Amino acid sequence: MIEIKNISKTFYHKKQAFKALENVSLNVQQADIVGIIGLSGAGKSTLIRSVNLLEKPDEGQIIVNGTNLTALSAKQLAKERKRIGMIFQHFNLLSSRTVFDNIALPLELDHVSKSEIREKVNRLLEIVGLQEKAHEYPKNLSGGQKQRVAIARALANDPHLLLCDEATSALDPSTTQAILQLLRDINQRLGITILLITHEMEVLKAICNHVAVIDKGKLVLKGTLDDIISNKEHPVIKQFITSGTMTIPSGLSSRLQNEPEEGLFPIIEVELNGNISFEKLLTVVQQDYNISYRLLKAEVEYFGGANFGKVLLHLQGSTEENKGIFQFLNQKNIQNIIKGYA
Ligand SMILES: Nc1ncnc2c1ncn2[C@@H]1O[C@H](COP(=O)(O)OP(=O)(O)OP(=O)(O)O)[C@@H](O)[C@H]1O
Repeated sequence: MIEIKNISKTFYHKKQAFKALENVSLNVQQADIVGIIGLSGAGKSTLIRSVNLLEKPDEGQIIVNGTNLTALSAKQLAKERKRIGMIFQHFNLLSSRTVFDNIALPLELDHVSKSEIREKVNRLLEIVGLQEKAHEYPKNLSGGQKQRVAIARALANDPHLLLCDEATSALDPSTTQAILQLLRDINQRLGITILLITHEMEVLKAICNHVAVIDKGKLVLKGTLDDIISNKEHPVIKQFITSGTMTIPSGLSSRLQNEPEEGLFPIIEVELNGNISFEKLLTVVQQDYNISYRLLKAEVEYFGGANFGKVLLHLQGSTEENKGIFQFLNQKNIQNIIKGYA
């Protein structure tokens, strides 16, 4: 179990003080997977780096399995740190070392015998599915393979905790899913607790049992994904669940006008926020208001019993008819923006 107790951290830059963490407390149970979310600059990396004291908090305590890391000598801390693995967005592999030697590095530093290293690294290669790549160099690997090497290296010292700082942000969606599957397997097979930072809803949905929300250096919410989603009016959560950008298809965007004109129709972006389902929205437009439309794009997710996401519609009704729809959306508190007319 990890107890983060009342930690604070202030950075000083050009004589300016900046409070990156303020009195943050968070308990994480053994074998839990906790996702940390928040806007850019909220303090997520500072928090996760505080757990293994890569960033030393000014105040507060980090207690991992009963040991208060903040009270240890440098030597004792180095020993405890070995049981905390960490992986990063850009993998941080040594380019001059093969896959095998990258994974072996923490064991070499620990003066483990050559035969033990061979046995252990081969086992780790098997866990991450990279036996065939043992003698390749990182430059010959895909992003997903590099992250697998980084995960194997992080597991070399049998950690009880794995910290993941945006570990899948540099990967494409299918590789992301494969890496998440691997992290889930590791969590289940080895009972390793995982603390991860993410800006992707997919990651939370795929593997996290709990979510912690950081805002301006403070922990503002912690709960299950459903608990978090039910706070959908919170600005951080709102942005998180509707963060996709809607691009207008190029054929239309090239002739998009800012002002209405005879013969042009509005393109509207509607934010589904749990107040209306995707199907209901389309039914209202077509049947209740009798307006035809073209569905240009939909990024819709279903969780916590409701739809979230964004929809881009090119309405085809008259100005009067379209007005009815805007009134309906506004009455229902459903955010909508006219992106232009085409
Ligand atoms: N070493 C440092 N010196 C000065 N300021 C820092 C330092 N590290 C972080 N900060 C500041 O502390 C704040 C929190 O940074 P942090 O990297 O923890 O945010 P984050 O939530 O991880 O952001 P992002 O999602 O953009 O990575 C930011 O305003 C950042 O500029």
